[in-house]
Amino acid sequence: MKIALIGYGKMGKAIEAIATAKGHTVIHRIDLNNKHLLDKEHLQQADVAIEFTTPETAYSNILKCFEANVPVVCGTTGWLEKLPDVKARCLEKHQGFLYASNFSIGVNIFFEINKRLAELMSTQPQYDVKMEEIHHTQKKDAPSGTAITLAEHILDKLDRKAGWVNQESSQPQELSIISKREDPAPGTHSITYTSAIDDITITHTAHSREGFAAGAVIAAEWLNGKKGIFTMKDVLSL
Ligand SMILES: NC(=O)C1=CN([C@@H]2O[C@H](COP(=O)(O)OP(=O)(O)OC[C@H]3O[C@@H](n4cnc5c(N)ncnc54)[C@H](OP(=O)(O)O)[C@@H]3O)[C@@H](O)[C@H]2O)C=CC1
Ligand SMILES: O=C(O)C1=N[C@H](C(=O)O)C[C@H](O)C1
Repeated sequence: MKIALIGYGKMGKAIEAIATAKGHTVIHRIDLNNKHLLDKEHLQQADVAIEFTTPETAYSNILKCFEANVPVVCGTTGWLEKLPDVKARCLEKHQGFLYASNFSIGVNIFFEINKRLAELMSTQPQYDVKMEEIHHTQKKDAPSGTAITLAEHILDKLDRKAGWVNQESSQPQELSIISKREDPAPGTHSITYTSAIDDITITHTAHSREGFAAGAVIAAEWLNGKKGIFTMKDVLSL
C-alpha cells in the first residue's frame, strides 16, 4: 500500500516505522517544509493518506484528500466542531474517511468498558463521576480528544450529568475533566466513580505511541478502497 503521511511529527514518524515494517511504502512525508505536496497531483499517487497534524490544519488537509480522491485516516484532535461538515462533504463527494480520537486497540476496548460502567451507574445516583487525562507538555489541545469521546459516552448514559467542563467543578450536573501536562506521558485516561462508601476507577495508560501508530496503520489497511464514513469501531468490529 502506498501511504501519504500528512504530518511528519511524533505520530507521523511512529506510523512510518510500523507501516514500513509491515511492507507498506511511504511515498510522501508532509510537514510545514513541503506543503506543496498537499496538491491533487501528489496526493493522488497514494492509496491512502494518514493525517496527524494540528487542530488548525486537519480540516483543510482532509478536504484536499477528498479533492484528490484519496481515502483519509485522521487522528488529529481538537478540530471536532468541523466534523459534521467533513462528514457531509465526504458523502457528497463519495469519498472514504475514518476518524478516531484514539487508534489504540486498548483504548477502543476501554471505550466499551466505560460505556458499560456508565450504564450500570445510571441507576446508582449515590456515585459521582469525574475524569482525569495526563499527556506530554507538547500537546496543543485540552481536554484530549480521547477524554471528550469518553465524556460523550458517559453523558449518553448518565442522565444526572448535563455536560462536561475542563476544570474541577462543584456543580453536580457537570462532568469534570481534569487535564494534566507532564513529560513523558504518552496518554493516560482515568474515570472515577465516588460514593460515601467506595470508589471505582478505571484507567488506560499508554506506555508509548506504538499503540496509536499501529492502530492507524490497521485502519489505513482497512479503509483502502472503501467509500463512506467510518470509525475504529468498524475496523475492530466492536
Ligand atoms: N488519534 C490518535 O490515536 C492520536 C492522535 N494524536 C493527535 O495527532 C496530532 C499530531 O500529534 P503529534 O504527531 O504528536 O504532533 P507533532 O507536533 O509532533 O506533529 C505535527 C506535525 O504536523 C505538521 N504540520 C503542521 N501543520 C501542517 C500542515 N498545514 N500540513 C501538513 N503538516 C503540518 C508539523 O510540521 P512541522 O514539524 O514542520 O511543524 C508536524 O510534522 C495531535 O492532534 C494529537 O492530539 C496523537 C496521538 C494519537
Ligand atoms: O496528543 C497526543 O499525544 C494524543 N492525543 C490523542 C488525544 O487527544 O486523545 C490520543 C492520545 O491520547 C495521545
